[in-house]
Amino acid sequence: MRPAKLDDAQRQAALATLDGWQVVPGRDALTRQFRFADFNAAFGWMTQVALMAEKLDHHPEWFNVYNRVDVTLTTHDAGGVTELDVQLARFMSRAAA
Ligand SMILES: C[C@H](O)[C@H](O)[C@H]1CNC2=NC(N)=NC(=O)C2=N1
Repeated sequence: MRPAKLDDAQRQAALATLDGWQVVPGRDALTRQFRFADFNAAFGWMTQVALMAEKLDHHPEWFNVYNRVDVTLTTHDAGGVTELDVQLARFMSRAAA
């Protein structure tokens, strides 16, 4: 069962509950930049997220340099942001807090 793309109102409502996340300009996707104390902290967090991503069968686009991880979330199968992206974004924020 594939989740449906959120409409504008649903996406805005979801964003209002997510700390630091924004819509990618010109793309139906969510983004946030995470910063950690060092590479070890960043990669530890990425490992936690990777296990959750496998559990959800939903995977981030991300880019890591040292203590920084730039994340983009979208549901490729749906062509836009779905509840799965909101769920993973919430997990990421909580795990980084
Ligand atoms: C076959 C597998 O279930 C799909 O390719 C999953 C895997 N992970 C995924 N991750 C993301 N972000 N979007 C998807 O549409 C997606 N689809």
